[in-house]
Amino acid sequence: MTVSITEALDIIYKNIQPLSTEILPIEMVLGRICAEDVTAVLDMPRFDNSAMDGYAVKCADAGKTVRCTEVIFAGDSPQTPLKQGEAIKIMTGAPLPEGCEAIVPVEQAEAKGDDVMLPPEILPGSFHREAGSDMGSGAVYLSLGEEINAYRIALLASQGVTHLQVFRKIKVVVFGTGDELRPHYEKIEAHQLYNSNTPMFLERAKELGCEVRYVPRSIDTIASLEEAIRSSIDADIIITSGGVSMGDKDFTKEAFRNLGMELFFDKVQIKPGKPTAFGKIGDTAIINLPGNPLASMVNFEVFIRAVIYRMSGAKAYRQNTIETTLREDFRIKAGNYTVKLGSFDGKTFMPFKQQLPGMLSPMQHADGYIITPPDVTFLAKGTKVRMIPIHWDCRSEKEEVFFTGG
Ligand SMILES: Nc1nc2c(c(=O)[nH]1)N[C@H]1C(S)=C(S)[C@@H](COP(=O)(O)OP(=O)(O)OC[C@H]3O[C@@H](n4cnc5c(N)ncnc54)[C@H](O)[C@@H]3O)O[C@H]1N2
Ligand code: MOO
Repeated sequence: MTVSITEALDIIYKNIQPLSTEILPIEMVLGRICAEDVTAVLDMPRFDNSAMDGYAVKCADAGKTVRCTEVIFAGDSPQTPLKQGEAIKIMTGAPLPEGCEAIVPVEQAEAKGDDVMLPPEILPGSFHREAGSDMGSGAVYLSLGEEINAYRIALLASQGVTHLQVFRKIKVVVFGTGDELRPHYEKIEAHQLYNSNTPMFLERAKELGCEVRYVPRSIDTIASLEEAIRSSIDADIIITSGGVSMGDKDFTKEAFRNLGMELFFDKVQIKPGKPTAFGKIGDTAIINLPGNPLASMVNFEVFIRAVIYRMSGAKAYRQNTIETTLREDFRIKAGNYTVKLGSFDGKTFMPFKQQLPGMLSPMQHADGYIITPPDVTFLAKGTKVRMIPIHWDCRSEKEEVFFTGG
């Protein structure tokens, strides 16, 4: 069945579900997706405190000289209430004494022994940090489906949280097909080539937060492929590349079908990468990518990234675009939904002039890609383009148009 790019993505989103969850110490949750709503149990700040090193004072004492014989440090528990005609020296973060109306920073006062000369104007509440002003207890500060970053870990730690429920890591298995392929650490003959797709997918899946495993295969037969599939069926995602078109040994899809794969599509209206297939055996998602390196990379970015994001439990699982403009005029062959890799300099995007499905070298410089509909043959310099970034995340829950032109 041939589907459009948007249909393929919809099929993926509909047929992939978030994985099960586990409870981990917060030291281990970086990059994971939160699987619960987390509520604050403490006010932040916990108590009214001083924002400056200074003096706790009464506003009516502005312009006067007051007595100061006490100091409150962060970590102290002040016992003496503040009285008119007095000041209490206080450090940043220290709890305010009872009766404190404002803080005067040390540099705005003049101290001589126990006497402190206060400035002529003191506004009530100045340099107070009020309990709960950052976050009140009872507030949900981390939600189901949000990705854990270092700043969210800071919040969890500030609340004394030790463990968090997160979605488990996605297990990805990759295997290559093709008798001509050899691993990079072996000697090759003149008619052979190194397998570059498998290391590419393994590392890219790792970058996207997955646990990865490589299943090597020596020969290209249906039997060896079926064996590789059987030994990988505990994975959440199986990725293959090659053996999906019309060649006499292109039996990747057949081997998966023999093992009961439910096939959702086996061709996409996309250039490059038309023979991309997606299916499932039980809960294991199967993606067969074409062997051509650049074609497989492009389809990894468009479809496998969608599978990973959807499976991760992230609320924002749809890739969005960055709107920018074209650096120079660009011509495209008509007739297909076309993906063009290119460079983004922060202001403009430019597709690479040289990019064919079998190439490897353009991929390393790609910051993102654009997708043009079949009728678009020319994009003039300055045209608005929608770039999908490769090396950073730009996601949301909402569907967005991601085609350029047309
Ligand atoms: N008669 C037709 N021929 C082809 C069609 C078609 O529709 N009719 N489609 C073309 C398109 S489009 C593509 S894309 C390729 C897809 O081919 P396969 O997925 O079957 O891939 P292979 O034939 O196995 O390999 C293609 C090419 O890529 C190299 N390759 C494969 N795996 C790797 C790897 N792991 N690392 C590096 N390079 C790899 C392989 O050596 C071939 O050069 O089919 C067209 N043909
Ligand atoms: O579409 Mo194939 O994927 O041309 O290389």
